Amino acid sequence: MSLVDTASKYEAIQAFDRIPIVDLEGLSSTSPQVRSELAHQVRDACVNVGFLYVKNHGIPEDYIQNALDAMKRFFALSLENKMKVHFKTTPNYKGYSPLLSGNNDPNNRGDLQEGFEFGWEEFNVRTDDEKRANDGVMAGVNVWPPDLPEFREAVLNYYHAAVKLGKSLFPLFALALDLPETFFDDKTKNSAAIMRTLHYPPQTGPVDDRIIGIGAHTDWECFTILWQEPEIQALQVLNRDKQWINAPPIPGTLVINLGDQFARWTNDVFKSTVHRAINRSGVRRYSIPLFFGTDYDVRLEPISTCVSSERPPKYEVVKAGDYIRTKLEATYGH
Ligand SMILES: O=C(O)CCC(=O)C(=O)O
Ligand SMILES: [Fe+2]
Repeated sequence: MSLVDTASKYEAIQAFDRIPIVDLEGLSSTSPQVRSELAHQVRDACVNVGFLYVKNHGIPEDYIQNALDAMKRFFALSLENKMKVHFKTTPNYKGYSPLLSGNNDPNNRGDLQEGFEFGWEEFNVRTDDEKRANDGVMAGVNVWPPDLPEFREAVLNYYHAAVKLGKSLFPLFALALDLPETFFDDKTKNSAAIMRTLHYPPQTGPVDDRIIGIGAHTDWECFTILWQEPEIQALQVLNRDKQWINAPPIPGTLVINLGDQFARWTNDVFKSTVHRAINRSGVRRYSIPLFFGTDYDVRLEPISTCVSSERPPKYEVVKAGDYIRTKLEATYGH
């Protein structure tokens, strides 16, 4: 079945009530058959749900644990200390964002989370790295908490492993879109990958429904790789019937969800699905999204396999980086 027909089929049938789990064991395989079977599962999840869990993702457990320990120590610092790396002191929204400083749902009053954001960086920073300087909001210089020297190494280790995973997913998404595996190579050269470490305090007592952990939103990039703390339910995904479906952490998996860059590029064949997080667990919750986008100058023109006479282009063509910049300004620029 053609891609566009698959999309129409799913859009017509009952809304999803669960998020599929895809085993990435075959991701390193060079067998065309293994890769095509894997791409088929990914395609189903992307076209129907826009969310999937992946297991056998290849990120070592101790990288995750070390990053978690380091972020717990960071968020436990005094507010005064964390404010030394406030995002308003940096060019491109890198650094610390306090509770309620972001607002992902314009109907809400702020997101009840605090975060720390950074982008691509080698362990040994080269000061002459022009690529980073020229890459607009996608990159820019990172800042690091001055009083917590081990934080940088711990989170960068996880970041590099997650970026590697993200890069290996692009060929699979290309196959899922009936494109050559290399389609995204020249469009994703500069690792436009932004990571946030997030802390959600527990929400107890009466809940103001206009203040939750992170309000209903779609992500903005191609896809997000999300680690969520085990055993704490917070993330929810909105299906086509407008029902919130829980996306609990599943041991040994990461969540992958698609964002607006992919939705626009694929003419909504790939779904950028609305989601939110509410921490009513009674304890603190931590999560780590890595937002994976394209290079700044990529024009998101509808991919040929995703348009037909029945499915004409839905979106105005924009530059990928401009799209992210507009979203950042709307969410954190107030
Ligand atoms: O913390 C989570 O589970 C979700 C975070 C999220 O959706 C985001 O940062 O875009
Ligand atoms: Fe999100």
